[in-house]
Amino acid sequence: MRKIEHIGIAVKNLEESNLLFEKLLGVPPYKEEAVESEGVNTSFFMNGPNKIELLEASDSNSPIAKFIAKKGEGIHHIAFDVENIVAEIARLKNEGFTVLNETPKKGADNKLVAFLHPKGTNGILVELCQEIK
Ligand SMILES: CC[C@@H](C(=O)O)C(=O)SCCNC(=O)CCNC(=O)[C@H](O)C(C)(C)COP(=O)(O)OP(=O)(O)OC[C@H]1O[C@@H](n2cnc3c(N)ncnc32)[C@H](O)[C@@H]1OP(=O)(O)O
Ligand SMILES: [Co+2]
Repeated sequence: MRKIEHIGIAVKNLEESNLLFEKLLGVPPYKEEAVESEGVNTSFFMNGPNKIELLEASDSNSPIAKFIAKKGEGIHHIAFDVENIVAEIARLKNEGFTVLNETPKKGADNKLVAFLHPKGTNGILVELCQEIK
């Protein structure tokens, strides 16, 4: 784990939250991207060296729709940048964490991603991200 890659925030309405975060951070999102396989529409903001990902559900089966129905809007996951996601998945499995997808999948913003179950990480959904070169 090299650094925090982004913080994911679940929102009900991406357009409204883009305006809110633009007011908060003083910059517009640098990118919007739909990731159909995850059932999400996303936008990304930079704050200094740090990245924030806003996620809106694009269908009712989306993890974001379920999360908002249970807990409301708010921090949904913390993503860590890794150099080699396959090696990191193997290391974390060996340490006893529950990896939700053992085969990395395509995420947003040019990343391969994998998730750890929040039940094994003090209630925090952890995402691993490896940049696709
Ligand atoms: C845009 C792509 C990518 C990127 O490039 O950055 C993303 O960020 S995609 C983000 C959306 N995708 C995911 O979240 C995929 C991983 N998540 C999952 O596989 C599931 O959401 C889950 C974590 C396995 C939960 O699914 P499920 O068991 O079907 O949902 P429940 O609602 O029944 O939840 C069970 C249990 O877990 C708690 N929970 C769920 N989500 C979270 C969360 N984000 N943070 C903390 N806890 C979470 C939920 O509250 C339930 O707890 P209990 O009620 O105590 O049982
Ligand atoms: Co994410």
